[in-house]
Order: sequence, then C-alpha cells, then structure tokens
Amino acid sequence: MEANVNVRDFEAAAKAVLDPVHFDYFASGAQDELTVRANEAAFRRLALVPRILRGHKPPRLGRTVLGSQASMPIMIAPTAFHRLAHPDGERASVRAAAEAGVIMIAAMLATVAIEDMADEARKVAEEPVLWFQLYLQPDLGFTEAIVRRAEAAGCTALVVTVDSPALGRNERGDRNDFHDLPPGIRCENLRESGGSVRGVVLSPEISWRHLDWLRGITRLPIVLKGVLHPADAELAQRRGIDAIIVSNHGGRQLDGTPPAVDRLRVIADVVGGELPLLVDGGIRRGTDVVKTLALGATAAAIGRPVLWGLAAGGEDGVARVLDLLRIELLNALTLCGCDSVESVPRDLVIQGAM
Ligand SMILES: Cc1cc2nc3c(=O)[nH]c(=O)nc-3n(C[C@H](O)[C@H](O)[C@H](O)COP(=O)(O)O)c2cc1C
Ligand SMILES: O=C(O)C(=O)c1ccccc1
Repeated sequence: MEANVNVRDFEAAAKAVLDPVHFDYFASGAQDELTVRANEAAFRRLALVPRILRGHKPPRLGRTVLGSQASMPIMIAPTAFHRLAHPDGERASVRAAAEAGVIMIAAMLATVAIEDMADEARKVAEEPVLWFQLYLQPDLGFTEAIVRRAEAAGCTALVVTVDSPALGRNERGDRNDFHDLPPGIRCENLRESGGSVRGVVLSPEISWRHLDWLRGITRLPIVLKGVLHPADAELAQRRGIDAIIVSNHGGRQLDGTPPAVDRLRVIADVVGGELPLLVDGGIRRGTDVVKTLALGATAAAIGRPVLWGLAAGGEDGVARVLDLLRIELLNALTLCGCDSVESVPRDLVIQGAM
C-alpha cells in the first residue's frame, strides 16, 4: 500500500485483489457506460486559473454542511455492499470517515447495520457525522421503520435517492450473472424483511407526494440525491428540501446523462446560495474538488475511491484515500491563491480542454 501515491493507484490495487465479478460491480455503469466515462472526462475539460501573490496563510479546509462541521469539503457518497470489498465492510469505511472528520452517507443497502456503523464511528470520534441514504419504498410502513432506525442511530440527515425510478441496465452485471450477494453477506438494514437486495423496490410511482409525506414524519433535514435539471432543483427548494446532490449516480442509472459537474452552475444559478449544493461523480483529485467549489458546490462526494481504498487496505486504505485527497486539496487551494474553501471564486475555473 505504501506505493499508492494517488487515488488511481488504489483503483489498480483494488483490481488486483478483488474478485473480478465484484470489481465489475463497483466499476460498472449502465449500458455503454458513456456517463461513467463522461464524469471523469468533464474534469479534464475544466481548467483552473490561479491568482498570484495573495499573501495568504495556508488555506483552511473545514466546512459546515447542514449544520455539521466537516474537516474538509469532501464527503463519502452512499455505495452499497462494502463487505464485497473487504470483510470489515462499512465498519472499516465509517471508522476511517469518523477519524478523518469526514461526513459519510451510509447506504440503505449497506452490509453492516446502521446502528453498528454509528457505534463503530463513535469509537473513534466524539461527534461523527453520519447521514442515511434512503430508497423510498412504496410500502410506507417499511420506509417509516427504516427512517426511525436511522434517527435512533443518530443520523443527522436523510438522503433520498431520486434518480432511481427503476434500476439502470447493468450489462457487466448481467454478463457476470451478478444479481445477489454471496452467502454470509446481506443487507443488514433490511434484515427484518430477510436482508435480500431483491426485496428493494425501485418504483416509478414514487413522487413529490412521497417527499411531502417524508417531510411530515421526520424532523431530519432531507437531501435529494440525483438532481440534474434546474427546474427540479427549484421544485425541491419550494418543497422545503434542505440540500441537493447534483449527481447521475456515478453513471449507473440513465446512461447518456451529462457529467454532474457540468450541471452545477445552472443549478447554482437557480438555487443561488440558498440551498447547500453537493455533487458527486468522477472526483479523483484535489483539483477536481476545487473545480466543483468554484462552480458553486458546498462539498463534493466520492463513491468508487472509497471502495478502492477499502478493497486495497480496509480501514487504513480508506483513511489513506481520504488523506491523499486532503493533501491534494490543500495543495491545490494553495496553488490557486485561495485561503479557504469559502473563498474559491467563480472565475477560478474556465472551460479549456487538456
Ligand atoms: C458500487 C456502487 C454502489 C452504489 N450504491 C448506491 C446506493 O446504494 N445508493 C445511492 O444513492 N447511490 C449509490 N451509488 C452512487 C454513489 O452514491 C455516487 O453517486 C457515485 O458513486 C459517485 O460517482 P464516483 O463513484 O465516480 O465517485 C453507488 C455507486 C457505486 C459505484
Ligand atoms: O448499485 C447501485 O448503484 C445501487 O444503487 C443499487 C440499487 C439497487 C440495488 C443494488 C444496488
């Protein structure tokens, strides 16, 4: 692991140790994977224009998101099935996150129960920040029960994934015949209903009315994950949603969606500073994070890099991935002439192919 000097190195290390079927599950996207590739390519088309001779102290990386203090504007996006990457699964990732002061969004489809994740996080940090990702289920009784579990475990926000009225068509998964978890691994947040991922319903009938219902049963802030259209961002704002994650689900849902980072500015222009805007998809470098900040993001989230770190080295691997990104972000902000994540100016980023 010593030889891993950037996030990409962890991807290679993960590939070397993982069952190819599981590596494919993590790496893959929908259909032609156009959007998977586009997410990363978008950052290559954005250029940074640094300012000089600013005479600043080293930049401060801390940021408050929805009232929670984070050590840096990098969060952990919800990803399912961490125990496919490492036997410790989400226990390892949540410990690394808590230790680093990073906000982690626990997936509803985690292979460690939310209560156990919260306990694990509190072993290493006094006030770890855990949010809970939810697929709204047509069975509202089931949905309410899982919301109550997340609340009782101490989660401080609900992240409702809204880009999944159906599951994307994953052809690598089909070729590998990967449709279920191996024996001994199950979705621990679904254990009341058997723990099988097959019990999860992704329904096109989920609508704003379900969000209104959710708003009525919980006081937790509600974050919508998977917004790409500014009109939806505006609707979310009017419905009292507390934050938005601009995301195309890492290219795993509708193939052919634009890179999430390319939607930031149009969405920032309609919700204009009033709602925290988060973004994920293709973030692999500290400079990528700086680009999202300049385009209006409050913070950026990483999905696959966490799984790579986890596969390569368990808790230490995730910790190292977070540390590398922190070092890169600090370096990038310094080189840009910024003294904090709050003071990244819009004109730091321009379109410019590289
Ligand atoms: C293996 C894997 C599983 C995922 N599972 C979920 C999930 O259960 N719920 C969800 O909202 N998003 C899920 N996502 C999407 C991530 O939250 C995030 O949007 C995406 O991974 C960001 O892109 P990146 O992997 O390029 O960083 C998953 C992504 C991957 C790669
Ligand atoms: O793999 C995913 O991205 C994901 O979100 C998901 C959704 C339903 C079942 C399994 C995984």
